[in-house]
Amino acid sequence: MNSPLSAEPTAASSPRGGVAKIAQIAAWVMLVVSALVLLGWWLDVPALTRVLTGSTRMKAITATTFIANAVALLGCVRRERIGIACVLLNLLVLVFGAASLLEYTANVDLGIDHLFADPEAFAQGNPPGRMSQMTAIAFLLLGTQGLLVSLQRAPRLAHLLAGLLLSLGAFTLTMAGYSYRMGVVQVLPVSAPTALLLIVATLGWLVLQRPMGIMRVAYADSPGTVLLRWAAIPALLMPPLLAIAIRAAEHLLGWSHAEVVAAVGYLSGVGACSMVIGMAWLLHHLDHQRQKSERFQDAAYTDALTRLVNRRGFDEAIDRLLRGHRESDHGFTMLMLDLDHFKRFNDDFGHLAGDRALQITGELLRAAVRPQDIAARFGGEEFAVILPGTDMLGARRTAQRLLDAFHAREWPNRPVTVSIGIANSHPGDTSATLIARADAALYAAKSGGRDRACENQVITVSSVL
Ligand SMILES: Nc1nc2c(ncn2[C@@H]2O[C@H](COP(=O)(O)OP(=O)(O)OP(=O)(O)O)[C@@H](O)[C@H]2O)c(=O)[nH]1
Repeated sequence: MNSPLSAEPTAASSPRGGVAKIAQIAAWVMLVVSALVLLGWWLDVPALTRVLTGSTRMKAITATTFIANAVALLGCVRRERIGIACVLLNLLVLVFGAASLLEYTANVDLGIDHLFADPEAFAQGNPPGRMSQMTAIAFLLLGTQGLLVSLQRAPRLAHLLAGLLLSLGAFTLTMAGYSYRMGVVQVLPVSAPTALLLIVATLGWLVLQRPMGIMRVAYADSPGTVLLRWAAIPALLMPPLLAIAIRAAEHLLGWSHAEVVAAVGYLSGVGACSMVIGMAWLLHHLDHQRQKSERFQDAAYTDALTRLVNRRGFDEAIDRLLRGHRESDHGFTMLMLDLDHFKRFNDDFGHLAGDRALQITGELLRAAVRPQDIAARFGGEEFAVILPGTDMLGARRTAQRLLDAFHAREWPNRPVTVSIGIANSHPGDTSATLIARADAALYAAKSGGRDRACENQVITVSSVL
């Protein structure tokens, strides 16, 4: 296992490009928003401390804790340099959360928030500058998530914490949406900008986690991955956005409670329906792409004249089968075929007649082999047939069947015959050595008088069978 604090970046410890970018963006969003909030407290500009919502101000201590978390996140992306600092900053987030919670529960004053006096909160009965209880709990969870990710420990727990934090953030934003312009600050578990930054921070840490369970889909190369990347965030943000839209309509149009409830139900349905349509479109698009690439693949591996597998397909098939033979001792045989006196055929009847003879050869080969066999045009008037899982006896029978088929065929101009060389694979073979043996056998068949099959030595199939 890699040490989380090790100086050497490894595949596990150095986040991949895209993932690192997302984490960095999340960290910078946290830094900028938190810096604005601190500036707002320092310069006494309340608008800056509210950032996004009309009534709730983010506490200065909360902004400070987010800054610690953001720097830890940036450090985690570049963990090879500041691994220890990253762990310590996450501990600081934990400590801020725990100390604030202790101040509430044990009713003690640890002085953690004294630097950040908050008269407005004081007026509402809250201790000056202290983050809310729920914010303190959220930082306990966030600090623990960051710590676990930094140390690469307990990934299940880290995922669970991420789920809790995302739920808290989305729920709070939904509530913020419904309480928009209502001044019901106390209803929110955490302030709206805090909820938004919690979502951003959690996602930042989440992408750095080793994917597991259902999260593996996010990193796979599949339609599900595309779907997850495009749909997850909109789905998470749909309830709060819906809430804000409805609340705004209620204020602008003066809707009754019944109309609001009807609008919530209807728009939820529209949202779900849009998601389904989006998914259907995506799947349709991906299927279309797949079909196009399959057609392209087909064209790339098919000989245009004979519709047999072309040389490229043959080479790849033979390499694959030779690998299989080496790894699991599944042998195979191959036939190398060459039309006899084809130059004369071309000279006598023309090139087009020659092409037609090659096409008929393609038909004969396709008809004579099993579905798992590979019949290919090797080049010019040379063909090859690969017979997986077939021994020499089976190969001889196939060769004889082919010779018979050439004899039985009614050829347009004059009968065409073929010579065949047979070779079987050995575990140490390369495609070159196997083809060389089949070629040698073919040469033997040619020099033995043509219209026959030989296997490595000059032995006619008719005499073997
Ligand atoms: N019509 C046609 N002819 C082709 C094609 N590819 C190769 N040929 C011809 O096939 C002939 C092969 O001739 P050779 O290699 O001399 O062999 P052969 O005349 O068949 O004699 P043996 O193989 O010794 O029986 C040449 O005339 C090539 O032009 C093709 O796509 N179409």
